[in-house]
Amino acid sequence: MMVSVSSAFSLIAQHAQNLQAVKLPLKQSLGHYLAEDILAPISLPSFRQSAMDGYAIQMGSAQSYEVVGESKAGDFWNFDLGENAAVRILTGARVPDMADTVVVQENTRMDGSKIHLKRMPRPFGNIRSIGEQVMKGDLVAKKGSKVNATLLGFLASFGLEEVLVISKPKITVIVTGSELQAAGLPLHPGGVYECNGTAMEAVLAEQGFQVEALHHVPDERSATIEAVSQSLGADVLLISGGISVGDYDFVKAALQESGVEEVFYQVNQKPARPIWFGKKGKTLVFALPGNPAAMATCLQVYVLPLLHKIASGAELNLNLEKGILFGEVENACGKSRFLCAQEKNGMVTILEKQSCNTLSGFARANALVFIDESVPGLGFGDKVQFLRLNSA
Ligand SMILES: Nc1nc2c(c(=O)[nH]1)N[C@H]1C(S)=C(S)[C@@H](COP(=O)(O)OP(=O)(O)OC[C@H]3O[C@@H](n4cnc5c(N)ncnc54)[C@H](O)[C@@H]3O)O[C@H]1N2
Ligand code: MOO
Repeated sequence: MMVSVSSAFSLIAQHAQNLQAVKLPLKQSLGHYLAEDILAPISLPSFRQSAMDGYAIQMGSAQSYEVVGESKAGDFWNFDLGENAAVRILTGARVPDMADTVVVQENTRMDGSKIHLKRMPRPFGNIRSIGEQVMKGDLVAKKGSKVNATLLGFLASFGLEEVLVISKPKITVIVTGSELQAAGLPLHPGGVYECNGTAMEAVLAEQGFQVEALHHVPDERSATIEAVSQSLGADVLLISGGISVGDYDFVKAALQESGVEEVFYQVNQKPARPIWFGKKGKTLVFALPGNPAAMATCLQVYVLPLLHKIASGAELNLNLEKGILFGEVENACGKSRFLCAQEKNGMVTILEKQSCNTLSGFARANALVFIDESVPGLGFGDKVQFLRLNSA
């Protein structure tokens, strides 16, 4: 069943279930999405804390104070401070309960065991009060937030050891093609260096997703069936090539034989018309066309949004941006188009010489223009929609 780009998108959304929540050590939660609101388990700061190196005093009219003790970061002494007493205090240390002001060291003069104020301090100055930043019980991170490096550091400041996050998908990749060669040996006649598996792994890694297993199979029916059936434990199975109608394209047959239910096959788009999407149990399967730019298009347009959706709990979202077209493009074929482009300051230029059988367009692009099947063409200055590439 051939579908439009928007139907393909809604069908994927219908079948994409969020992954399970799991407790992870905080350090391993980077890049995951929170599966619960996080409330502050303690206040920050959790005690009255000096912001400067200096002297803690009870502010009055006195000019001189007797230094009666010391409080450094990590100490938890309290001091009975009379009117003319001061405590030597260091940044981060507990301020004695009776003190209401910390005088900065530079504004004092030491004379034996006494300090003299060079000028009157600001009352209540240089003391961080309990919960000044965050009160115990405050919402510090919302369910659905991505744990980026800074949030992770912030959560560490509450002493959190574990957080409840949504799992990352287990991804398996199968790369088909008897003509494909690994790097390292000269190309044999008719051979092609493998790039789709390598590109997929890199694009996914850039977006925080890891490929757990990558299998290479020749264009043989039994090998394809075996690889597919062995890979159906994954959350997401991505297959490259072998999905067209040629005599050596066995992927569709292998998927059928392995009991994967087809959701759609073929999208009214260029490139990447022969894309297949289906499901068996919890495993979502994409068979992507082998032409490298067709594969890369499907990866950006369908696979990445799906992975982000199931790993975040958010809606399936293509995040199209709007720009102004610097050039012209015809779309007489009645298909939706994806075209490699360069976007700068909102101006979008479609790249020349882009072919679906190399990644040369993607290597030069920072945007992928989307033209809907209903749009017959666009001219200079027209609004154009695009997907930002390499934005991780
Ligand atoms: N009669 C028809 N022929 C084709 C149609 C069609 O509708 N009717 N669709 C064309 C389109 S569009 C595409 S895209 C391709 C998709 O074909 P496959 O998915 O079966 O891909 P392959 O035949 O396996 O490979 C196509 C091309 O890409 C090269 N390739 C494949 N995998 C890799 C890889 N991992 N690294 C580098 N290069 C790769 C492969 O060598 C071929 O040149 O079908 C059209 N035909
Ligand atoms: O999907 Mo294809 O040949 O248009 O790359």
